[in-house]
Amino acid sequence: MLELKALSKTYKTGDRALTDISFSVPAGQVVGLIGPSGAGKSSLIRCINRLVEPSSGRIYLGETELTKLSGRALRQARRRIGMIFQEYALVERLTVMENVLSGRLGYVSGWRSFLRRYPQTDIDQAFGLLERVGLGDHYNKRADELSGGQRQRVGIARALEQNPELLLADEPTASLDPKTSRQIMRLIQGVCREMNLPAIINIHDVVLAQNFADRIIGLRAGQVVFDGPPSALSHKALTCIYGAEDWDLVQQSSESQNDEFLFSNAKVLELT
Ligand SMILES: Nc1ncnc2c1ncn2[C@@H]1O[C@H](COP(=O)(O)OP(=O)(O)OP(=O)(O)O)[C@@H](O)[C@H]1O
Repeated sequence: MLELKALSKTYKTGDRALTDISFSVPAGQVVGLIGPSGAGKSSLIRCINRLVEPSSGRIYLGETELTKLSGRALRQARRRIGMIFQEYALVERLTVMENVLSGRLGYVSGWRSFLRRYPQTDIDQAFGLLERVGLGDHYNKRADELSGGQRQRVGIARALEQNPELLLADEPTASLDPKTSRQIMRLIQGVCREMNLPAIINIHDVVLAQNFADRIIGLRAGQVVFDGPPSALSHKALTCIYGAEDWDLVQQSSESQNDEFLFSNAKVLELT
């Protein structure tokens, strides 16, 4: 369970990115975080893992107040948060297995991490996760031999190898084609359900968010202007989040990708 209480962020430049954000995400719930460019989505994700320092407010992961932590305690708490990145953030010259095992680096002792030697239980878990993300046969390939979709699967397996209590994803499908994007979102949704993991996914594609999130949070100018199930994301709500002009663009670009959808009732056709 993740809980944000009155979280605000103003950068040193004076840019106010987040204002008084409060919500909680229970175990197993996948939240699609949407909003126009500059709305504060990345700032919110980064405040949660403290890559960006919140200006005020509190963040709890389970019983732990993340906003209180520093140094070693903060590093330990970060291990409990799995991150999935737009550009995958893999070590290209390492194998798929080594990349997944790097999710354990925060847990193994100094000499083991220097030599990249991992306990057998970590290796067994990594094999299991690679099977789960559909890459069981690819464990010995170098990361730079994989397609974008396969790389993101490695990114997901690496995040899960941490045994996280929370998943944060920063535009995980932005570099992928529409079909692969749906596969990746389906995978993230599936593993969160299986592992009872809460997740927040910063995502530009509204249709994908509607299809694969349990709940949508819409940000506009650093404030939550929508919080509800995908079915409640009406045209009016979307206009409130994006503004009419931007919303038209979103709809057009989705249509041009031949995604069949009906927004009126938030009824979205499942695509393969
Ligand atoms: N490092 C920074 N220093 C100063 N201002 C920043 C910084 N990062 C973000 N901002 C500002 O904070 C606000 C929110 O930006 P943020 O990147 O969080 O939005 P976003 O919704 O993730 O946008 P996008 O979808 O384009 O990535 C913007 O006004 C932005 O200019």
